This record gives sequence, structure tokens and C-alpha cells, in this order.
Amino acid sequence: MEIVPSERFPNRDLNGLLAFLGYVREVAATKGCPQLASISLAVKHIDPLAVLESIYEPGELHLYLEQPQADEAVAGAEAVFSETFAGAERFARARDWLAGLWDNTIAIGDLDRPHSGPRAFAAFTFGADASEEDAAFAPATVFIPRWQVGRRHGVSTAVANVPVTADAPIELLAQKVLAAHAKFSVFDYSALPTEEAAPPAVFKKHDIGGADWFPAAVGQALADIRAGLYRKIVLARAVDLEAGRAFNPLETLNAFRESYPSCFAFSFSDGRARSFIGATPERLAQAVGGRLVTGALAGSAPRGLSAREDARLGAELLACDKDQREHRHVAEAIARRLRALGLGPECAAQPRLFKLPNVQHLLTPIEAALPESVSLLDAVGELHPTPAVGGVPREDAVPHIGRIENFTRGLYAGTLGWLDWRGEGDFVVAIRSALVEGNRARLYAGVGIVEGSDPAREQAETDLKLRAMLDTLR
Ligand SMILES: C=C(O[C@H]1C=CC=C(C(=O)O)[C@@H]1O)C(=O)O
Repeated sequence: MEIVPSERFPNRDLNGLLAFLGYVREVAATKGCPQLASISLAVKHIDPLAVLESIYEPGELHLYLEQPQADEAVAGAEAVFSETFAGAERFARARDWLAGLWDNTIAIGDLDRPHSGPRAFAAFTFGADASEEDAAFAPATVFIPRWQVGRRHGVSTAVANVPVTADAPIELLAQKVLAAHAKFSVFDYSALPTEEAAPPAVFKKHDIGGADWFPAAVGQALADIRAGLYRKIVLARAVDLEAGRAFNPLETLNAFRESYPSCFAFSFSDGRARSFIGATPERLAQAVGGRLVTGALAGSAPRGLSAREDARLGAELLACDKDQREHRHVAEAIARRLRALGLGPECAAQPRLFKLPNVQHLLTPIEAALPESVSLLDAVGELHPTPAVGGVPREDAVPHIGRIENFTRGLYAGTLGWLDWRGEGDFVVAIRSALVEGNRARLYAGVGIVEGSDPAREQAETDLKLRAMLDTLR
């Protein structure tokens, strides 16, 4: 990516922008291919979710990701470049496509700030192949948004990304960029609706496969484990809802981030009015400051009503052989996968408790130094699916998920996030999630099954996870 020093076009007005875009147009003509012009601007405090609400168009791709506890949020909408990929090589193909794109990108502006410069947003479904039911989302979708806003630790940045061809109407482009930057600089939240959204009134609720299906599926997995087909598998339930009015995904996301501040609230739209939303506790991989940050999250218990009961449930979880085994499978697999990439994983010796409002998990933080030769998408492709959503051994267990489950996962338990031109980025595991379209929603919840799992307890764990989403849907 070429960075144009601001001193070359010092005037932050129409003339300065026209001069910059004129230069980009010259490069497009010389190289014989369109260039991406990226203009970053420092802005006052911004709320990416509220911005997304104001620019939301059902016919446009968008991605939103926020971890309130870390004061980190980003949103991008309207693809100016996008591509889809399928198959096992989709992560590598997405990486190569992006490398080609950054080679044809020219950036200017406040590029020393967090969330500055162009970035790609991406979502990868659980499975690698396209199927009819998966049609909402391709196995891999990568896009560069026209508008992108981000905030980290109180520092906010807005970015406009513009494709520039050799005959681009730069006057028009410049006016649009200036108008957008003016809007984001002093974002007018008063223009947004203020009434608090109530949960939709009428629910039709349908457990796919019926109420008895999930315990029977767990029984099937336990029989497979006893027969030696695999050692761990993660099975999920899907529940369809129908409401008396359309769901409001953006209001739901606001409720998610308020209720689950340590989770990652996310939304990815297919550009055809379908949104995949959720609040996941699980990060798949983050690249930051030359480090790869990941972790194993598996093994669950309910929260207690009193401090004493909560501590007892937590202590039982830490001491439970079944949950420790379920967890160890994930931690060991992640460490093994990172070593396969030539990285040196540093893992905590013992898992600790990670408490959400409705459930507590075992968590082992894992980090590694990330050399420039390994891209974040290499790590994401190697790690996905971890045994927190797939199984052990991966090659043996994962094919059985499609055989036992009675729905197509699509983006559920897939991964989505962003990556920038510096190679930094963040990807989460898309669990605790729902696919929302009009007045219909499909909710997903899964659990890990190992020898010793009890079908009734696993059903109760999925109930707990589903309840959290049911209570938060708006
Ligand atoms: C697959 C899910 O959770 C995983 C992540 C954390 C703990 C899990 C468990 O204890 O079973 C699951 O492996 C889900 O919530 O849909």
C-alpha cells in the first residue's frame, strides 16, 4: 500500500482532496487498473453501532464488531470491492486477494490512529462448501467498505474508501467523501429514533427436529465416542422463531452489548436484508503489535444466584474431570495448530474461570509471537474450527456434525472479523448467534460432547444459552 504524506496535499478541503484523487486517478491510468483511495480522518467520539443504524441499508453488506469492556468497536458498510471464495483454500485465497488489493491502494490522512487506513471485513461459514441452505452467506465473503468507523480506548477514526478508475469523476467522489467526513466528524445522534424497543410480542417457537431431538443426538454422539470414531464433538440445536413484527437487529445488538460487555457483539449482513448477529465470548485470533492472541474456551457451568452458590459452581467446574478433558482438547489442539504454523504458543498452565452473566466457562489464554511471514488469515484458517465448535480429532469428528445435526450451520460457529493493511485484525467465533430476517429468526446453541457427557445436562446447557438470546432479542 502506498501512503501519501499529508504534506503533499496539505489542504483539508475540496481542493486538497481533488488534488489527491487526481493523483490516484493518474496512478490508475498508469497501472491500467482501478486503485483504492483511502482517506482517514480523526473524529470526535463515535459510536459505530449508532452510525451503522443511521447508514444501514438492507441491500448493502455490513460488518459490526464491538467488545464494550475493551472499548473497541468498528463498523463498515457498503462494499466497494468484494469477493467470495469456497473450499478448504478459502482462507489462503482471501489472503492473496487482499494482498493484491493492498498493492493497488493509496492512503492519506490521519494514519497513525487506531482503526485508521483501509480494512477488509470478512466472514467464513463453519463448513467450507457452498450448499443451497448456506446461500445467505458464501463460504467466505471478504469486502472493503465504503464507510468505516472505529473507536479504541476513546480514540475515534472515520475512513472513506473510494475506488478510482482512470476515468473516475473525481469532483463527484470528492464531494461525497467530504460530505461523509463532515457527517462523521460531528455525528448527529439526535436524528436517530429514541424510543426504547420492546421485545417483539408474539413468538412462534420451533425446535428443529422437535424437543426430543437434541438428547437423542447427544446419545448418538456418545455411541460414536464409545465406538472409537472420535473423542469429542460439538453438537448444536437450532430454534426458529416467528414474531408478530419484524425483529430489529440493531436494537438487539444494543441489548447484547449492554447485557454482555465482556463478549463481542457482532453483525454481518448478506446484503439481502438478512443479518447474522450475536454476542460471542470467544475470540478466534487477534493480530496486534506482532503478537497473535487467542485462547481456549470450553467447559461450562451455570452462574449461581448468590456469591456462595456461584463460587461453588465455579469450583465444581474447575474440578470437573469431564469439563477439564473437554477443555484440554481445545487448548492442546490450538497449541498444536499454532506449532504447525511455526509459532511458539505460550499457554497458561491451568484454565481459569471466565464469567458471563448467564454462564461461566473455562478459559486458557494463549499467545504467540507472530512473524511477518505468517498472516492473520493463515492463523485463522489453521485454527478454524477449533474443538470448541468442531471436534477431536478434527478430521474424524467434523464430518459427523453434518450427519448428526438436522440443519446447516451457515455462519453459526464460523468466524468473522476484520483485518487491516498493517496485517493487524481480530476474528471471533460466531456462536451465541442468530440469523434474523424480517419477523423470523433462527437461534443456535451448541455444546461439547465427550465421554461422560449427560444428554439431559447438555440439553439444559443449550437451554441456558438460548434463553440468553431469547431474552435479548428486540
Ligand atoms: C458451541 C458453543 O459453545 C462452545 C464454546 C464454549 C463452551 C462450550 C461448551 O462448554 O460446551 C462450547 O464448546 C455454543 O455456545 O454454541
